[in-house]
Amino acid sequence: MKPNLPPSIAVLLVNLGTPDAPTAPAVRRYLRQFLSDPRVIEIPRFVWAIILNLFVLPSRPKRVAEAYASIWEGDSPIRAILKEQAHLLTPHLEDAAAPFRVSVHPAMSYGNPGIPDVMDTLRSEGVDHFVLLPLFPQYSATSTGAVYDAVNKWALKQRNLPNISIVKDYFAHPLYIKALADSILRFQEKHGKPDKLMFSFHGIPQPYADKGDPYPQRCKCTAAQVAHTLGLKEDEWIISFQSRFGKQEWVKPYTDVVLEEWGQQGVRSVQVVSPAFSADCLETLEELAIENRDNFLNAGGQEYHYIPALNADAAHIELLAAISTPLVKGWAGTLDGWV
Ligand SMILES: C=CC1=C(C)c2cc3[nH]c(cc4nc(cc5[nH]c(cc1n2)c(C)c5CCC(=O)O)C(CCC(=O)O)=C4C)c(C)c3C=C
Ligand SMILES: [Fe+2]
Ligand SMILES: [Fe+2]
Repeated sequence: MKPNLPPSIAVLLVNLGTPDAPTAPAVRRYLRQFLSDPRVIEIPRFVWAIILNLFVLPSRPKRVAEAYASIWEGDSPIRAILKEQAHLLTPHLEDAAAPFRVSVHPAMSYGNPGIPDVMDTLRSEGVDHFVLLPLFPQYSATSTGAVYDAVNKWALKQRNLPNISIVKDYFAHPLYIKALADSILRFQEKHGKPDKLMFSFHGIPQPYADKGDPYPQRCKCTAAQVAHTLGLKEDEWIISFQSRFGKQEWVKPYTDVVLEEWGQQGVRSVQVVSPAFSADCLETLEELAIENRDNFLNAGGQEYHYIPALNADAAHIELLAAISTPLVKGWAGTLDGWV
């Protein structure tokens, strides 16, 4: 006898997270959850709890909330874009799941919609097969690793476990490289070719890389493949890392430092693309498009452009479909016999 609920498949598109509102209390709640994750901050728990509660959470949320307010458009861009990506991906997967149902949902490691809440809701609606696609093209323990943790933590509480698959990353996927290269070319059709193209990735602390986090190598591979696809010469592009947090050394070179040096050295025009971000967010719309623009222009640069993330581009959705289709098909295959 078959249980009454028809089984269905859910794909979760997962991004990092964001506050519920651009206010200091909402940012404080979000930062407390995010920065309490031992995947993100590796300082011993007791010491970090003191620093977090005495120094970070009393002061940082006000400043960061102002930055969020400057980019907020009815919602946080990263969440609005994630919802759109999920909506656009759905029709691409229907054939792969047939004759079973498939749905695509936004989920976030921190803030809302949170991974465990989304999985609870879907489970109660009869989902027995999950595909999680973290939208971090380059694996890092600090980003993708935290998604695995959230799923494992949720799974510990389940008696009747569902099927689960998680995509580790896709830093060299041909459709990813092509989508990036095409988005750069499209941008340059309008704005011309700059003196320098900068691939600015979100950074991680250098000791994390020293202990084996493969993220910087993956970033270098992505950037080199895109530069090769574009036929760029060695001195026409650079890879750099942004968004430092705290006092320790982060992976280098630093985006803000390079831009300042370029401005001083007489580099006239720069375009910055940020392939680690699959959606525009605080770190691109504020830090790259505003803060770092000022760094470059104030140091003597003439022209600065930020090239938007892949967001809801058709080529991006096709890439996400290409990655998730075989996994959805695989789960649909295990359901043979239901119909
Ligand atoms: C030690 C601290 C941090 C690590 C390690 C880190 C890794 C990391 N982060 C992203 C993606 C995003 N980070 C974003 C914001 C953000 N990141 C940190 C700190 C670390 N990130 C902080 C404290 C913040 C919040 C803003 C601030 O207080 O400065 C965002 C933006 C989210 C949004 O709401 O728009 C993204 C996206 C990756 C991919 C990554 C490791 C590779
Ligand atoms: Fe971050
Ligand atoms: Fe930042």
